[in-house]
Amino acid sequence: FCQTLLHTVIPPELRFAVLKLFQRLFNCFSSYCYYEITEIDGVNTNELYNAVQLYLSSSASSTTPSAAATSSNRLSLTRGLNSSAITFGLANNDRLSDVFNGVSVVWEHIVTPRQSQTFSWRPLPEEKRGFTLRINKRDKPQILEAYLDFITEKANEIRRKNQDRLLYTNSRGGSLDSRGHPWESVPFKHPSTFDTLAMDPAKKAEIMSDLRDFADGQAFYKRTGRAWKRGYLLYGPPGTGKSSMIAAMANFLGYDIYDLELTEVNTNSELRKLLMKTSSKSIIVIEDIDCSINLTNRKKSNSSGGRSSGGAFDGGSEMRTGPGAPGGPGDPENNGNNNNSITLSGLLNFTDGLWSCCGSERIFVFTTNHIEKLDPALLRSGRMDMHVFMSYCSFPSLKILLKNYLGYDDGDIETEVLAKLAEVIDEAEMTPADISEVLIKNRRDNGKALRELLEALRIRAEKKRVASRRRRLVADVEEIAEEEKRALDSPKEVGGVATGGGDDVEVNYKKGGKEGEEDNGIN
Ligand SMILES: Nc1ncnc2c1ncn2[C@@H]1O[C@H](COP(=O)(O)OP(=O)(O)OP(=O)(O)O)[C@@H](O)[C@H]1O
Ligand SMILES: [Mg+2]
Repeated sequence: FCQTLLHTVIPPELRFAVLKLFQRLFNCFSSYCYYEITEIDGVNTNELYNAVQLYLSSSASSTTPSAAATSSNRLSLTRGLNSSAITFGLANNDRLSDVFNGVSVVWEHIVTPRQSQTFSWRPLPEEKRGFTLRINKRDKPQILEAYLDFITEKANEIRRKNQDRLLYTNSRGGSLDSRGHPWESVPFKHPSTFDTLAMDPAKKAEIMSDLRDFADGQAFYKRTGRAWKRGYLLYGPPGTGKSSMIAAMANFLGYDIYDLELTEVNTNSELRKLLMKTSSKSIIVIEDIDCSINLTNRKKSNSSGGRSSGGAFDGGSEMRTGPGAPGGPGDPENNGNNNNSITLSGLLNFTDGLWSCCGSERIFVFTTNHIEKLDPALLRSGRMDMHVFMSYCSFPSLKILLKNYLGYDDGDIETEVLAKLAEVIDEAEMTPADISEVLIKNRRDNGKALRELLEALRIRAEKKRVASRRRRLVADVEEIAEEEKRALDSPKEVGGVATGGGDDVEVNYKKGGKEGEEDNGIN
């Protein structure tokens, strides 16, 4: 009505001024203030718009009566390509009320056609979208800032929950994609969780609580001046669940995974660049660390008087026991230009040095089948915060696998069968992967699966027994041979007096009058 009046009564050149005047008058008498949050801020996307949209969509879709926002009757639904989550949205020009700290506010989603295409480096959408927030003037000082912070935080949380996790890899080598990104990603859909992971329940609970403390520990890390990161070293025989544990960690915390292929990284600075391009709330994984890098080459670069390109790490004395890979690409004996290659020092800098703190809330996980091959520098305390041994399948782990694969709960299996399984499980030293295979093969017939499993465990236990007997025999034979050798090499007694070594031995021995077999032996 006002607009029609404006158009008919007021001449066009005065309309704008009169409109402004009306607005001022209205603002004076209105008890509300209004905030517009537009989708595009100049030419950039307004992050706050996205956050508000996400926040309101979650409130709008909520079916619980206690939801903060009053649901609207009309919602738009969207689902991204390859995404498993559906996003609800406010339909155009719809309203929604929300309550924050006891204060009511109203949101309105306003969509208007863009009138003229303004100059821009990139094409702008045809519609102008924005949210208008209406707050009572007297409430504004108390809630505005806190409310917007709350919305931003909530939106991040929703984004993490809804978004499929991503698995990144640097398998392209050092090349970058069209956006200058060194990582390639695929949706991460590994179903492993701590529930399905077969391991000692106490150890599992300890790891879960450690992860929880880490994720909730922002204030602690800030207070203590520590970088908000944590390192786990998972070690154990193949097939004991190290990779499954990483997937379970990612699913538990809702983090992305960066699977770092060290063999694809050529220099320390490349490694640093990769690190800089990882996001917070992520797990950076280096699998089979003992195979990925020749960890002795820092010693080479240090001892040659130079410093490796990432060499801000402390002295090199502890590097002497590294595994080395004779003849391998990083072998110091083999390769004279190691200054260009990735070094242990660079790797330690990556996890530990100043660069490791770009971004925050990051977990480093290294896995290995041979912990004894790792350099002490990697193992020393404080470097990897937690060392987790993934062992052969124990009885509690077996129960978890039986539940996963055959649906058996506590009490479902006869006590005698359980006792027989318990009797051989430790001796058999079968990995959860081996046991899973037996159970998968026979999963259609639970009885058969248990029989086959027991049989497999017994055969394996018997083999272990035979192998250990053979080892003992070989050890005994070796010991006897060693004793014999010692007896022959030791100084011989002449008339009850031991003589020195060297030539005298032979002389004295012969003089000592010992004859026969031993004489032959010495000759
Ligand atoms: N502890 C476990 N709990 C449940 N399943 C397991 C466990 N360990 C192994 N498995 C099963 O065995 C398969 C192989 O396990 P996984 O790849 O996690 O072993 P790994 O320790 O990483 O082996 P590798 O050292 O060879 O990399 C998985 O697909 C999983 O189904
Ligand atoms: Mg693995």
